[in-house]
Amino acid sequence: MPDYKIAPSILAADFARLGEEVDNVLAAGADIVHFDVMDNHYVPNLTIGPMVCAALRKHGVTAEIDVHLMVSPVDGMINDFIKAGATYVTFHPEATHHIDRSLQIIKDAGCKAGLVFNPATPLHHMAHVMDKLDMVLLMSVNPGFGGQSFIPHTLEKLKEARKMIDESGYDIRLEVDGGVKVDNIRACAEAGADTFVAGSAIFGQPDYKAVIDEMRAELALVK
Ligand SMILES: O=C(CO)[C@H](O)[C@H](O)COP(=O)(O)O
Ligand SMILES: [Co+2]
Repeated sequence: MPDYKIAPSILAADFARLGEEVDNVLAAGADIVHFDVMDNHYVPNLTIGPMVCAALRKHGVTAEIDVHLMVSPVDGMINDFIKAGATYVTFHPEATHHIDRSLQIIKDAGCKAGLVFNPATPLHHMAHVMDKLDMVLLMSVNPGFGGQSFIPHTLEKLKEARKMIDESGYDIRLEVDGGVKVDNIRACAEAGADTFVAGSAIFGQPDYKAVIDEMRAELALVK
């Protein structure tokens, strides 16, 4: 079985109690903290920045933090997030003029790097930079908001991305983000995803462990 990882999106957490929420979801069995950064420019919403990432590290969070940048421009934010304790920094190819350069800035700082593909963004943007990628993230909703419905076409795109990753020979995680729930996580895994972002599906329920356990039970059934 692949090394499946569940990455709750703190976009759906109670921001007034963020440290406690992250502690609780990790204690419930989550693997990675998914950290959505929105700038009211690249996407029509405004969320959290590097100070909040640093505050989580200061609070004692040692788990991997997967910083999903929905900002433009990209380059000026990268080092701030790396200094703040990011494990992964991922960005959208449309949000930067020079994809290779933005990836190289992340790699030069010793951080893991990833590209994020919106539902209508073709995967060819990664073709010539696969050696610099640790993560490929496919959006299964249009970015900007939590709580949206999963776009079914993502399953075909996950298969295409899985093929590109396997053929490249590089060790690249394939993450899916948006509307991921107990009832579609298995289909995402069968299409090739190994890392699953879920915001409202987890934080929208009172018992985080019950949801994460149900997700893992679905993943155990993957063919
Ligand atoms: O990047 C995002 C939105 O742009 C979020 O990570 C995503 O929407 C997660 O929330 P949910 O699981 O509720 O869809
Ligand atoms: Co996200």
